[in-house]
Formats: sequence, structure tokens, C-alpha cells
Amino acid sequence: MSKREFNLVGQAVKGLAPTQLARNPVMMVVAIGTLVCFVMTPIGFAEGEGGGFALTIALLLLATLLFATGAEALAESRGKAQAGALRQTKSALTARRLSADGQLENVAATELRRGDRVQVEAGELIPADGDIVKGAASINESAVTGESAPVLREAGTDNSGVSAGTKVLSDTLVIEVSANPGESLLDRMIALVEGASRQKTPSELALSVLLAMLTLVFLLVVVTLVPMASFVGVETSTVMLVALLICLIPTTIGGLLPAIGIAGMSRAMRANLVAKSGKAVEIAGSIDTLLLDKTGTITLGDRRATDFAACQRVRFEPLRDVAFLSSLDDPTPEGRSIVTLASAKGVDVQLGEEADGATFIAFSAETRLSGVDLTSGKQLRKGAPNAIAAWVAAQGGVVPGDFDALVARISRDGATPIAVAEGQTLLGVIALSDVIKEGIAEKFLELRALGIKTVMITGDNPITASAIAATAGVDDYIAEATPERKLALIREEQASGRLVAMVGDGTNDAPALAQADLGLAMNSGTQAAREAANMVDLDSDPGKLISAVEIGKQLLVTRGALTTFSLANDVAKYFVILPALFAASVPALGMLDVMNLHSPTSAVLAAVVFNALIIPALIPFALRGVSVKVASATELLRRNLLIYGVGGLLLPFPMIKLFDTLIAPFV
Ligand SMILES: Nc1ncnc2c1ncn2[C@@H]1O[C@H](COP(=O)(O)OP(=O)(O)OP(=O)(O)O)[C@@H](O)[C@H]1O
Ligand SMILES: [K+]
Ligand SMILES: [Mg+2]
Repeated sequence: MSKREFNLVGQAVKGLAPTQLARNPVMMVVAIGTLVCFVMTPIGFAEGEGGGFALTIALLLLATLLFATGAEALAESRGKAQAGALRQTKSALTARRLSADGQLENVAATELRRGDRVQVEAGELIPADGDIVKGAASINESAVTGESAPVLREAGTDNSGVSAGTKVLSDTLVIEVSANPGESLLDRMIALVEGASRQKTPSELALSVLLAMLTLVFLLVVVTLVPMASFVGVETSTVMLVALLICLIPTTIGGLLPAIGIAGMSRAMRANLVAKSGKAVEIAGSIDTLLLDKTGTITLGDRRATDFAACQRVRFEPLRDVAFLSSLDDPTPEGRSIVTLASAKGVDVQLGEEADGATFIAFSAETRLSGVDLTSGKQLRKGAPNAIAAWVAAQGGVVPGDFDALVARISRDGATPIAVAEGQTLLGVIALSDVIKEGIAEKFLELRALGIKTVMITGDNPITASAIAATAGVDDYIAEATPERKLALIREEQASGRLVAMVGDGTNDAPALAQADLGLAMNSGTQAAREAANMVDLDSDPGKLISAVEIGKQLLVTRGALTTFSLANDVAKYFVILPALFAASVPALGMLDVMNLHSPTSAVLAAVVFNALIIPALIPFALRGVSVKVASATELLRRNLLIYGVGGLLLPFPMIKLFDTLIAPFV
């Protein structure tokens, strides 16, 4: 036996502890049945009858228990191996921590606490998960994602998130640590697959209750069988009744249930999806509506100023200069690209001095504008066209007649228009161009095939939104949405009974990510987004939602299929064993005894053997999962009911006949 196999057996035996079994009522009943049979063994030998039978049943039931706990142990060990591979690099990391007075001290990464700031330079490994608070750098994330193409991460943007173990390729960064040791996303994910801290998901709980109730029903069935049997003159032994009970209760699904859940979690991990709960993985399988923001999710998110379009009767230069001045202190990529374009278009660098001592008005998703108030009293603003039009009107100005046409012209190509104003005067519009991600349209097609409606919500104007929506192929879009509007939309969808997924990366996405049933944050996103979400994609690929949906569906369908199979099996066993027990004394029942089994003893033994062996036989299936090709959930359900329901009903007959034939010579 290899060390790993030895550990597995150890884990399986540990699973027999009463505290562990108490989590699983079906297996608890099997354990009690096993004890009863062991107790009956010496009694049987003393009485000279049934001792060997009691011992055989006891051992078979013990095997049943070990197969069930073994399935869970196997799933756990695979999950841990998966998570461990992701976490490996972290242990030996060191860090340079910034103290309050700006000094740097060398510490082990394990000493870092949430809120600590560390400095990392080109060539070094990032010591902890966190958010870049200063600087921008290209980073190699292959330790986490397996993908070695460098990615850009930057303070103050929706791409400020960094992970422990990834390598800084250029520049110097200051990073704020986001988790205490042992509390990182991966640590939490590992805890989720480990027995001690694993919580049942709501639907696992519901299924467990159902299985417990079925167990109770069958207990009553078996107990009432005693007087009925004695009435027709059939002798029932305790061991026989225990064996019958165990065959009837849903041991197969009861034994495989935890393994199915854990396998779902490790499949998510294999896809570089870190779930914060088992529930998140499950919910992903039932999503009805997916909300996505536009910039950075559907588009590459690299919005760059490409054009200044002045209103009639406004010259080009004042538009360029105001755009420049209002963006000098704007740290957003949009703001900086406006400064770059203005410089390329010949802005006088001396002009910057006008902004000395100015008050900067930062962009917010709420106001959708930004700007500066100069010491000269001039107020310069830029922002979403309707926000700027409203601002100009509030200053007592008039919106020029050709403004709307100008905005529409820029928007039709899918560019984002940013209007520019100085006090009462609306000067013109800046075009911010962005590129739709390659292959995103196919992803939306796939989602539609899975029965999921996609809705793009953007802060951008309706024309730009519709242009992008049409090209990307989303089902619906909502433009000029504030964070509140996003939240309200999620609540509306939820109120009408739909399960909503939200993909996002920005701090302004955080409330929506928290409200959604499935909030999928990009690992590159801000800490606020990663914290609010219940799933994080290490690859920072919004299209990953499709994988999440598939993994979730696979989990639900696998569980459904094995439940159907298990219950159908139990029903079949009932019709195999009962006639065998009664056929001799009640000739009318003989007709039902189509199986013509050797003897009641061999019939019950054959059923118990089948009942035990079906668990390991189904372990690979439970761990790998049912394949879910693109199909709606109802379609999948129908197909599975047919295969696993009918299959589950039929299989026990030939198998029990086979075991009966093999056992017959020995009883
Ligand atoms: N730095 C900025 N200064 C002024 N206005 C801006 C700035 N950045 C964006 N805007 C304007 O505010 C609008 C909303 O921007 P925001 O990034 O919040 O959109 P969003 O809701 O995140 O949607 P999406 O990311 O899908 O475009 C933009 O469409 C643009 O008109
Ligand atoms: K059973
Ligand atoms: Mg955004």
C-alpha cells in the first residue's frame, strides 16, 4: 500500500467516529445495524444457529460504512491536492514591510497582517494577497493561474488586485495586505473541502432531511413486517431484519453525498475558480440571469481618448485645453489618456500652471463627472454627456443645438463620449475608444444555450451601450446605470424569483456583487470587489462564468442522478428480497418471485453485497460528475430520470441474481 492509500484508509476509518457519523443519519443507521449484527454473532454461535450469518452481515455492513467514508476521504484528498498545488509557492515568501515612519523591515510573509503595507520591486515575488495602493507594474501570475503572459496591475484602477506568489516584472509597488495568515481565499477554499469546517449547503441539508425521513419510513416498514411475517408463519431473525433495512434505506446516495459536493468544489478549483462556499458552486448551476458591466468585462477596459470633437462655434483649442486641465489630477486611466491625447494634439505644457492650487473634483460613478475648480474661479468639468448637460444648465448655461448629434456620432461606433464644459459653456466631446474582447459573442451564445439571460449594465450612454450590446450579442442592456440602479435591478430580478449572477471588478461593483446570488469577482479587481463576491476567478476572465455555471450544473445533475439511481435501486431491492423471504410460506407470493433465488439467506446476502459494492462502483462517477453538455436544466433532468431512474430499477435484478448464484454453494 502506498503512503497515500494508507492515509486514505486511515481517513476512512476516522470517518467511523460517532461524531462524524452523526452528520449523516443514513450512515448512522448502518453503523447501528453493524453493531447489532456483531452483538448477535456470539449469541448465534451459542445457540448453534445464525452465528456465521450474523458475522457475515456485520462485516458486509462494516464494508458498506468504510466504502462511504472512503469515498468522502478520497474526494477530500483530491480537493486538498488541488488546492495545495495552488498554494505551494506561498510558504517560503519574505516581505519588506513599510513601518509607520516609512522604514522598510524584512519579515517572513507569515508575519504579515491585514492592513500591513509592503514594498515589492521588479524581480521579487509578491508576499501576500492584496491591493496595490501605489504604483503600477507588469506581473507574471503563472504561480497562481498557470498563465505566464505578463499582466498590468495598477493602483487606483479596477485592476489593482495582486496575489501571493506572483512575480513583479517591472517597477516598484506598494501593496496593502488583504488577509491575515491562513485567511486568504485559497486557505478558505481548502477549509471548505476539509471535513472539520465543511458546512452542508442548503440543498445538501434539504436532501439529507429527505433521506433521513425515508430511512425512518423504511424502519417502520421493516418493524411492521415482524407481526405480518409471524402471522403467515415466517420466522424473522433480527439479523435478517437489519440486513433488509440496510438494503432498503438510501445508503448509496447517503454514502456518496459528501463526496459529490467536495468533488464539485475541486472541479471549481481546477478551473481556477475560488469559491467562498459550497453554496456558491451550487447556485452557479441554477443561474437564470447574468448581469455584466461593460468596461473591462465585455470590452478590454482600456478606454483611451482618441478624438476631441468641438461643438459648433467652439474652437478646437479651448476644448483641448479644458479637457487637459480637468484631467491633470485625474488618476483614472480615462483621465490620463485624455492628458496624453491633449499633449499629442499640441497642448502647451505651461498651461498646467493654471491648475496650481486648484481643487480637484474626483470622478464618481454616482455623479459620473470629474474636474477642477481653478483658483481663478473657473470651473472645469468633464463627464457623461447628460451629467455635463445637466451641470451646464445648472450653471445657467445653454446646451448647444448640435451637442446631441455630436454625442450620437461618437457613441454609434461604440466609443464612450465624455462631454467637456467650462462654467456655462459646453465645449465639446472627447471620444474614449475601447475594444470588445475577442470571442465574447460566442460566450454569450453558449450562455443562451444554457438558458441564461445576459444583461449588460453600464454607466455609459444608451447609444454607446446599444452599439456594444449589439456587437457583443447580449440579450439586453441598461445604460446610464448608477451603482444604485445596478443594485435595484438585481433586487427586481430576484424578487421575480430568478437567480442572478453578477460579474464585476470595480469598487463600485461591490454592492451588486454582494447582493447577487452568485457574485463572481476578477482576481485582478479591487479588494472591495473580491471581498464582496462569493467566487473569485484567478484568471480574471469574465467568460469564466460559463465554467462556473457548468461546474454548478454538473454538481446538481450528478447529485440528482445518483439520488434517483439510489432510490430506484432500493425500490428494486424491496421487490427482490420480500418475495424471496415469503415465497416458501405464502405460495401466492411465489408468483412474484420471478428471480427464483436460491434461499432467503442467499437472497439477503446477495442484496447486502450488491448494496455495499454499488458505493465504490459509483465513486468514479461521483467524483468525475455527469457530463453536462449545453442543455437546459429541465432537459438534463428528464434525460437523467430516464437513464438513472429506469437503470436504477433494473440493475439490481441481474446483479443480485448473479451474487445469489455465487453465494448459493456456501449457504
Ligand atoms: N475619469 C472620468 N471623468 C469623468 N467622467 C468619467 C470618467 N470615467 C468615466 N466617466 C463617465 O462616467 C460614465 C460612467 O462610468 P463608469 O466607469 O462608472 O461606468 P460603469 O458603470 O462602470 O459602466 P461600464 O464599466 O460598464 O462602462 C462613463 O460612461 C463616462 O461617461
Ligand atoms: K440501500
Ligand atoms: Mg466599470
